[in-house]
Amino acid sequence: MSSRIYPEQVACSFEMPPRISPLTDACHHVGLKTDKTWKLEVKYINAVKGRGVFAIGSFSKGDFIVEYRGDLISDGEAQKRRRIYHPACSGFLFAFKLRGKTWCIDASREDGSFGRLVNDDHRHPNCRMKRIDIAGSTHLCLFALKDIKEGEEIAYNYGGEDYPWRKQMTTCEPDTPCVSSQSVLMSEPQWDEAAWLEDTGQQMTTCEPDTPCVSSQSVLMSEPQWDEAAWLEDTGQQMTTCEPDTPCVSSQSVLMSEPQWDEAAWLEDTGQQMTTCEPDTPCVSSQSVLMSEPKWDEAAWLGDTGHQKRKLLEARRGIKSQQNRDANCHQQKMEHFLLSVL
Ligand SMILES: C[S@@+](CC[C@H](N)C(=O)[O-])C[C@H]1O[C@@H](n2cnc3c(N)ncnc32)[C@H](O)[C@@H]1O
Repeated sequence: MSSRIYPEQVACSFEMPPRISPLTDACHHVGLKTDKTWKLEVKYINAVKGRGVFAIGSFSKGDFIVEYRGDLISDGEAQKRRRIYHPACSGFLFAFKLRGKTWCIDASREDGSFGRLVNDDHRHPNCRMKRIDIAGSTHLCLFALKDIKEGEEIAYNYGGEDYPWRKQMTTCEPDTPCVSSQSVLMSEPQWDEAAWLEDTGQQMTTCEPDTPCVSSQSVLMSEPQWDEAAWLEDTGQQMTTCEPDTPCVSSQSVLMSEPQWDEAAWLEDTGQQMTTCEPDTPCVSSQSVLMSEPKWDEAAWLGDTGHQKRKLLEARRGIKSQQNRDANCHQQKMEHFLLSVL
């Protein structure tokens, strides 16, 4: 017995599921504390830049990319940490303003998350940082400014103008001595924090209260006193896709409850991220550096007279200096912890 398959039936069975909105997608990943590991990878780039995050799948303009995950702390606490952190760790303090008050996400802990490893590109960023609020907690998330192809490095504009790496070439090209992170530190300009914080751009996106989007223990634990009224009065753009009683973490219910979203409006939002990330050296774990180091072609190495050897020495130097920075970073954190206990 054979049954005829009508063309429209075939078409129906291949119907694409509706695309979930970027914000719903962000809520989902923020809630579960997950990264898109099937679409992103962390790679070691060079001794100056350290690691970076790369697309291993394509993204469309507007897509949620990754959360800049860390502890939400007050500005006072951030200043305190900045004073005692090794400069390499201070590079992970991302400050932003909310109704005239400065807050900070401290992502200095090597927690394996990807957002903290996204590098700066002020000329051709393919992402932008947006602040989103989920059930009263603030999160920073990156969204694609344009279509991103497989292989591209994920990057956003850190803001400001004075980062040392913007002034100098990263010269890790073959046959060129790689600029050491030491010289980056030496050439660091004075940082005009006040001017930077006066930047007026703001981002706010809200997932409704009562939405069980967040299970972020660390954020809740370290969160400063939260001015709920001020927060709700914030005039920033509100994009709500996590409806009350809708568990954002289930993609099924997200799809069912999803409202229409306006991609153009979302991307045209004029706000800017506020950051006081110090222009420092990367705090890189030697473990991940070793893991992400490219494979060496032993045969080529043996046959090569100079180029491979130079590259290997540069990589070794990079790993060594990062190991030192890592050790410093760890020691600084221990001291910080002991001070807070005493
Ligand atoms: C949030 S971390 C980014 C991850 C970092 N690359 C790592 O390996 O840990 C910020 C630090 O990365 C480095 N960085 C970011 N963007 C860079 C760029 N375009 N060129 C050189 N270094 C950069 C700076 O050292 C900065 O302090």
